Amino acid sequence: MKVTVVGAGGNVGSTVALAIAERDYAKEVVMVDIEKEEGDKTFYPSKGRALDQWETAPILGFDTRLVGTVNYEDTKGSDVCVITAGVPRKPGMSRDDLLEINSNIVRTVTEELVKYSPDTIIVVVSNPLDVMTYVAHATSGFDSSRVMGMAGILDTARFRAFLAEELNVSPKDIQSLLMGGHGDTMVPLPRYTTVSGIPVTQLIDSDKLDAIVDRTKKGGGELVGLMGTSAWYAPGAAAAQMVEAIILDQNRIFPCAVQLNGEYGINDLFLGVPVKLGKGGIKEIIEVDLDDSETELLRASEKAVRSTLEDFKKLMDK
Ligand SMILES: NC(=O)C1=CN([C@@H]2O[C@H](COP(=O)(O)OP(=O)(O)OC[C@H]3O[C@@H](n4cnc5c(N)ncnc54)[C@H](O)[C@@H]3O)[C@@H](O)[C@H]2O)C=CC1
Ligand SMILES: O=C([O-])CC(=O)C(=O)O
Repeated sequence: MKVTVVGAGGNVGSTVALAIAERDYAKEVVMVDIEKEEGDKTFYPSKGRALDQWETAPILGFDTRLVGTVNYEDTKGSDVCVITAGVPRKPGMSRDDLLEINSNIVRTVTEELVKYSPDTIIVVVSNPLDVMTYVAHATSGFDSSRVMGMAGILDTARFRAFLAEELNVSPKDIQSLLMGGHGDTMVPLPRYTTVSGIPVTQLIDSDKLDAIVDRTKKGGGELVGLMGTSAWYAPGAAAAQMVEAIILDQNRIFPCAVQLNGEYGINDLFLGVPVKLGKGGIKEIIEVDLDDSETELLRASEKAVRSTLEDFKKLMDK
């Protein structure tokens, strides 16, 4: 099995690549990035990171070959391609501020990927996530089962980590669901969150739960504020988990950004909902019951993503 990660000279991409390699199920992970000119010197971040990571193989004990390149021919025949290419936000910016620059990058990268891997499955990570997934899908011409965005696994991981800390329990025992766009309007769902089957609403008072929900929604921004750039360890691990589910045909149920065709009453939009992920990509979109307040929050999130999509379409018309 062959996986390509584009943007892998950067933080999220190189983390995805190593997380995949460490699990040792793929034959090869191809790490693509651009060359960087500095003064009279040219640097090759994807080649450097791939070499450094390959040198961990004897220590960490994996066989997956990590290969860095600036040439898309090396990606030929990839089973899954992950797009992390683009610019991360800085303090004071929203993810939507990256729309113009990243949509151009995601479009170019997708064109190159599908040229060499027409049967691949694409996992988008670049922000603003829901609209970048739309862009990759529109550019690829692929069936929507083969193009998806990573956000929900990361956002639920943050929710689960905060809950584990508050309740002093293992994060492994917390299961959770979250829907909507990957922005501050995302919709964590406490009603669908349990600690080993026990509804979290029975274990934590509502004020504390509300504060954790709020922290989750702003989780990306919290890290930007701490680091001056956005997160990569949890995002990289989350994208790698999607790749693994697809390649090993695990039928995992994850929240992912996928194209909705009437599910949840939403059409023609990529938005986070629970799906079954395995061989071939998205096998099923799962529709869960939402109460009135959850539906209202999902509608607000839909509206926010639609507004960014409209901004993208206006940019295209320029
Ligand atoms: N969906 C999610 O939950 C998350 C999304 N992100 C997004 O992922 C993206 C990457 O973030 P980081 O890795 O932190 O940034 P980074 O700056 O460390 O890495 C991005 C890499 O993309 C490369 N790149 C730019 N244009 C390219 C092109 N045309 N072809 C190939 N490579 C290209 C850059 O050279 C750079 O190495 C950002 O847009 C960020 O907002 C980050 C974290 C979570
Ligand atoms: O916050 C950002 O810009 C990066 C991201 O999407 C996240 O960490 O959730």
